[in-house]
Amino acid sequence: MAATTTTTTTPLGFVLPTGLSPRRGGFRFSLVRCSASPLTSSTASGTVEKPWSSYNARLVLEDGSIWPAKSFGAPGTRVAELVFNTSLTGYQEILTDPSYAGQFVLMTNPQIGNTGVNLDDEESEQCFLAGLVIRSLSISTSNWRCTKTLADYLTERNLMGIYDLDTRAITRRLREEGSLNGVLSTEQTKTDDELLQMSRSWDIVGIDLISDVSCKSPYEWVDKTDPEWDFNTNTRDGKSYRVIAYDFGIKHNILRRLSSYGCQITVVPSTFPASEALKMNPDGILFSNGPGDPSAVPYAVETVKELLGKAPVYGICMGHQLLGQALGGKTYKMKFGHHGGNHPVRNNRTGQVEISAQNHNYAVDPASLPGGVEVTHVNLNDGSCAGLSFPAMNVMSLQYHPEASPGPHDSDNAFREFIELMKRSKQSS
Ligand SMILES: NC(=O)CC[C@H](N)C(=O)O
Repeated sequence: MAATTTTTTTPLGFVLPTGLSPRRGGFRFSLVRCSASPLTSSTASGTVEKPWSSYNARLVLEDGSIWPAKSFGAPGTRVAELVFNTSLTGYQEILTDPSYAGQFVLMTNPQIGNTGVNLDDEESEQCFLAGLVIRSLSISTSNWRCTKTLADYLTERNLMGIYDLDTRAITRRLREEGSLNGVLSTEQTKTDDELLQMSRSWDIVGIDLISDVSCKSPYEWVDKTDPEWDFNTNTRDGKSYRVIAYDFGIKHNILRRLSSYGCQITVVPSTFPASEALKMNPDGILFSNGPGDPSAVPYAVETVKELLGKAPVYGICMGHQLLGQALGGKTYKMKFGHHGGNHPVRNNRTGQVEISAQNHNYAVDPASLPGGVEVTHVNLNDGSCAGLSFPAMNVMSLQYHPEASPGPHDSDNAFREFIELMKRSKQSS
């Protein structure tokens, strides 16, 4: 699809917008329908075939591009921020990762759905993301753990999914322009202009998305990683540690890994008072992953501040970003973030490189951090901060996902490091 800047009627019969001003300046694209193939062709009899007549959905991006697609999930109209994920597998974990609230996820892997879905790969009770965008929906579903097709799963969970659009072209656009807001719709009564306006009048920045996904009351977590799937078991010391896990949108696999390492876990809501947490006399506190803008949740940063120095703490992704702020640093929005299972990270202390699973659109600015806070890990793709430590207060955090669900397990040792931190702190008290 070639980009066009004309503002008249296109050869496809599409009327380009007049008087629409982009939410952010500088878009190179006007409202234009994008497709990999010509949309009409004449037959010998003179009738016009309409190959797009089976297209019953549209993705309209805030840059004015329109992507006709086919729906394979719930009908409706949703606005969200579009991000791309480069993981080859793990779409079910992605669908149930609460950190994707407020986002559409576009999978760059062209074929999705071939393993269906199963009962064990859920990362939370619900699908929190706004919709799934894929190139091709597998025509067959085949896996020994499969209990349902992806399409049935999405429909049951009232989640939108679209396929048969040029996901490579959209990914290139996101890489060039940065993250884009968009509207996904199956409603034919809504005009393209309406959907475009919707995408331009919405913003994920500055919104607290944590309160929608966090649990409402504390609960105990006991499940471990299934022994058949577990690895790295020889590093366990057989001791038990009492951990409070702040749920900012926690993934089950973080809890499973902590449990497998011997932690007795109480999961608490994002608004749980620090004073109550301390009354439970924890050996350590975990701040979980979670959706949205970390600078939009000052109440969570306050809680983290109150807990600093009182027990060893471990932050993962959103938890890392909250810790960064609690230590005096700032977060910023990245151009298009990191979402995938193949990000190289250097551990500055050992010099070793881990291939990691990542999912974030914000990062901690290392220049904003006070003295004594050490950047322990660096993302080798762009040099951004991927891990922090503040030994004086027994703080460790990672911007990425040691629980790696989906993803490679190179970083699993971070859970052992948290155990060591708790152990040392216990011995010295
Ligand atoms: N996985 C997460 O915790 C995401 C953190 C944060 N919402 C971001 O996008 O950067």
